[in-house]
Amino acid sequence: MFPSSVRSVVRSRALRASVPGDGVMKGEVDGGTEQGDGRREGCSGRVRSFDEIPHTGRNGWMNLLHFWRNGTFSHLHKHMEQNFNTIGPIYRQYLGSQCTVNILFPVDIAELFHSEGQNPCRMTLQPWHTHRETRKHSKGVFLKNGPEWRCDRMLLNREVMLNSAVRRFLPLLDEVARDFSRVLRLKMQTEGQVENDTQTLTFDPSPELFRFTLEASCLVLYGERIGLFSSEPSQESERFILSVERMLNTTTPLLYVPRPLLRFYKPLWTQHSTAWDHIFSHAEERIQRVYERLQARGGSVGGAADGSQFPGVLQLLMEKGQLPLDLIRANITELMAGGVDTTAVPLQFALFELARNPSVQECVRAQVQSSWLQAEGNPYKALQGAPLLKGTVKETLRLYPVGITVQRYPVRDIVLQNYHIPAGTLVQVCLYPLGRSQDIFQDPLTFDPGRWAGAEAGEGRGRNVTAETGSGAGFRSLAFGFGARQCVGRRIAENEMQLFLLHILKNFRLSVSSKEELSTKYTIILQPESPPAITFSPLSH
Ligand code: HEM
Repeated sequence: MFPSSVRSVVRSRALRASVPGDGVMKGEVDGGTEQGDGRREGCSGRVRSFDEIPHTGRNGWMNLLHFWRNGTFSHLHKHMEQNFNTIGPIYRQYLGSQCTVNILFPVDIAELFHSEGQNPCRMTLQPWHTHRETRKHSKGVFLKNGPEWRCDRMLLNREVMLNSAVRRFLPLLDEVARDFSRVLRLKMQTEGQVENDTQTLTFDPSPELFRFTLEASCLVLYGERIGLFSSEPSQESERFILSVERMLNTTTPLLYVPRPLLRFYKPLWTQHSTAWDHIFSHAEERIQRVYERLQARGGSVGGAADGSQFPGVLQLLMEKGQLPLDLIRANITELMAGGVDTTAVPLQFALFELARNPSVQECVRAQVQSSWLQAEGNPYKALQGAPLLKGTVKETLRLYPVGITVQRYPVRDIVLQNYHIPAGTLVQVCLYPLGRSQDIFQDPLTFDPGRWAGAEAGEGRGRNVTAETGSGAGFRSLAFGFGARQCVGRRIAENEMQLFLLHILKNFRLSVSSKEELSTKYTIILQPESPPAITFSPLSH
């Protein structure tokens, strides 16, 4: 049984719950409102033991077998949602030898956040680790833990997370987003069809979206345009996109295979490691180029420091020389691999949701147009004046979180839903069911970017906002994770997506032929089972 002094500390922490975003390392938890909810049971009763937490039934190996045999790994997010509906707001799940405690209520997430410690840890992606170890490559922030992680992470934060950094790379993202819309207009002229005297274009934009995010990532990370919007994009870039997809697709089936058994999965493992090899060599070539650029300049400091064009994160890291080259390579590779699909896929969902909700689309467009006029071409001001764009991104990620869970190992014993969770337990915040829970969001299946209006001030339109928890910020919009370990590419992704949508909405009206829900599949990231076709119609300027 838990000592009562610990219990009261835990309870008061849980109620305090709201954590203002006070800087990147201390942990920014974005927007939303802390919930009190009717389903939180028995706070005043006995704290129940870990073994009393309800679980999904089968043992871990049977569970794994079940998923394998039925090919249902790709519906893991749906299983989680179903489990919360039938079991309750906390449950244990075993997969292989791995036990996780799954939660979704903001009050519990707040408690988890308070116990994540100085150097928060996530679940290990074993196939990624194994590739690094076999190839003797270093690990970047994604795979590192402990003080080593913190040290690298602080250096990266400076280049990609701080406001000053964002303001420097924002014009680059704007340039790529504008180009995308311009090229789409040209494509419409050559490939579109005429409907009611208007030229329209209906197609699955997903390949173009991958090119957009790769072009944008290369410009911000390497300071290089790679010409992906040309009629003949380079084969090397196409291969890079394919490698990232292959690496992601092969990760889930390999995730729970114990390392000694990998040899039984040889073809899958070969595909996985070859994909990683290619992703690494892509970064290696860029490092070589930047090195040559710096040599030619005699190592002098480039654009960023003197206020001219941002030279790319890679060059900044190399110039500053605070990270050894092998760690620069590892981190830049992770940033590249982490950034392309994770941003392209939610853009597919965002276009789809705007297209099937025409009145929402008009509302966001009206704000974008007026903000753009006032901002006189300044992308930073334009985004500031169009909060519905940010709401659109949040709303998309609420319904379709790229990563369906965020994991942490609490560094001290905690109490969740009145169950004792020992330090070191793997606890998963299940984002997909969280975003669709009626206990947390009003009309959860409605796509409503306006629900986040005022969220930063703690006025988000959540359900069950109680006097107990007040209107503090936090723990409902968690697609980028939370705290010190949240996504390091968050600022790049958010701004890239908002600027993309800004230029699309300025230039095109979007529609879809069917307003049916999209079915989704999970392949380490959540994506549409089959990508939807979108109709683009031009708007006159
Ligand atoms: C919509 C786009 C994206 C989403 C939803 C997303 C989501 C996430 C999540 C949930 C995590 C784990 C956070 C945690 O444990 O608290 C993460 C980590 C990470 N992401 Fe992203 N991400 C996105 C885009 C990007 C981009 C554009 C990059 C690179 C430029 C990137 C690079 C990384 C890296 C390197 C980590 C590991 C950070 C660490 O452990 O310190 N992500 N991301």
